[in-house]
Amino acid sequence: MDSLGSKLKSSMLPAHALSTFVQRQGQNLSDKMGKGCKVVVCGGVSVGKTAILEQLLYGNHIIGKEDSETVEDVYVASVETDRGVKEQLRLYDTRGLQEGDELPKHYFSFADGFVLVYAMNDLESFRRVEILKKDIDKFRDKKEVVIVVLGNKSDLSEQRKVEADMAQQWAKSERMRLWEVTVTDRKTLIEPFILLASKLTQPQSKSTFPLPGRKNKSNATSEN
Ligand SMILES: Nc1nc2c(ncn2[C@@H]2O[C@H](COP(=O)(O)OP(=O)(O)OP(=O)(O)O)[C@@H](O)[C@H]2O)c(=O)[nH]1
Repeated sequence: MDSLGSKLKSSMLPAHALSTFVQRQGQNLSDKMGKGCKVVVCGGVSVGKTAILEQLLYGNHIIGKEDSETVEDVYVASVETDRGVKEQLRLYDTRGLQEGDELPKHYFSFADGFVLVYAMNDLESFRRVEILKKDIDKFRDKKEVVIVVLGNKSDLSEQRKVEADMAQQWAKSERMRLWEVTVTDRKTLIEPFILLASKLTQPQSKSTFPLPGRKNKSNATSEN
């Protein structure tokens, strides 16, 4: 942990784990801090933000484990996108938001993407991600950000407070993808992060204007 109270962790997967995330070692802190798309993982208190990241990257979260409250942790992950390219993500695990709390404004300035997390056995936590989405629309600095939503703790279906249809409709209306996931089944966590990395690093659609020095290339239209 550094003097600001944040710690940098790199992804380390057991040998049997899916190859989506690979180990990154041998870089110093400033190298790591300077690269990759920045993704802010946020939501209410105890919805499972840290558990999701730990399970995704290390595969070692024990449900019910008492963990200290997050201030801010940064995880570095290398994710293979749907184009088969490995891309680096810096995942910022943020402090759980209680009623009346706001996500600190600096996150809106630097984030390329957001993972909004609620727990499906906690309606208040869903309300919180609705507010977070509004705040992102209001305060984000970048023109385009990628947002995915995770309804966590789907293993606790008998305690469900957030209806799946209602949540999906909301996400659709906001043009976001939403998955119900559970830390007890790591496989459920993979697809959202692949989609996130793929969208964050999607090549820009090619310009229809000719580029300098490329005069004879198919009239520089957007094909290929
Ligand atoms: N049953 C179940 N428990 C979960 C799941 N995900 C997380 N938990 C448990 O929920 C509790 C809170 O998880 P955390 O990962 O600490 O939640 P957090 O959102 O990071 O918490 P704060 O940073 O304090 O806001 C822990 O006891 C986890 O083991 C899940 O999918 N199912």
